[in-house]
Amino acid sequence: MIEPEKDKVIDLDTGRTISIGSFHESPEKILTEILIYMPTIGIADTTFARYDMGRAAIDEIQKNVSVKIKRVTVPGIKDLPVAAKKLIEEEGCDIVMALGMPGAKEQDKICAHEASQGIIMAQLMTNTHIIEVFVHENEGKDEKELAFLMDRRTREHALNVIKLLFKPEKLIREAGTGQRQGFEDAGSLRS
Ligand SMILES: Cc1nc2c(=O)[nH]c(=O)nc-2n(C[C@H](O)[C@H](O)[C@H](O)CO)c1C
Repeated sequence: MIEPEKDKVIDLDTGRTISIGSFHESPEKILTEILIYMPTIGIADTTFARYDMGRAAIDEIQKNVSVKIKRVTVPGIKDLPVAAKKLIEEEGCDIVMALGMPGAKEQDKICAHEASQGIIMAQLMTNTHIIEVFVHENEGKDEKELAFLMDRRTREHALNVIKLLFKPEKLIREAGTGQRQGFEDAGSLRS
């Protein structure tokens, strides 16, 4: 049984709140979203980054699954924790990707550490995964490799987000296999 509450409905069987945008949307769209529960993935990225990580994430997600996507772009990585928390609490996101590029300077690394702590705090406050995807500017040996890494790490974590949402058993099968996002996987240890 479904009961409307502002721009959300509550499935009384499961107790889950389903965000359906607004009742100003077409009745067909609302009905589709009520009948087929479509999860929402939040994408938070930054203008500081030198590659459009948000676009790469959305492209990878849309190539693989049918979901709702809410995107927000903030100036820098320290703005990601609250952006992600708002995506979860105000936009009904089931999981969020926090995408950013810490610069190469010492103050950027401190900034990245602070941003990570904020992201962890936001996860604990909301009890929701926020998958942090950071690529440090000096991880690539040149601009071409940096762009490659930012694209690939983002896409591989987008696939992890899909697994967390839809196929968590796939992650269990990958346990201990030394997965890395971006460069080559490290692989399992031989005993
Ligand atoms: C020092 C610094 N370094 C970075 C960085 O390496 N990467 C990044 O995305 N943003 C950086 N910022 C900006 C902050 O994250 C933030 O946007 C501002 O402090 C405004 O809240 C700052 C201030």
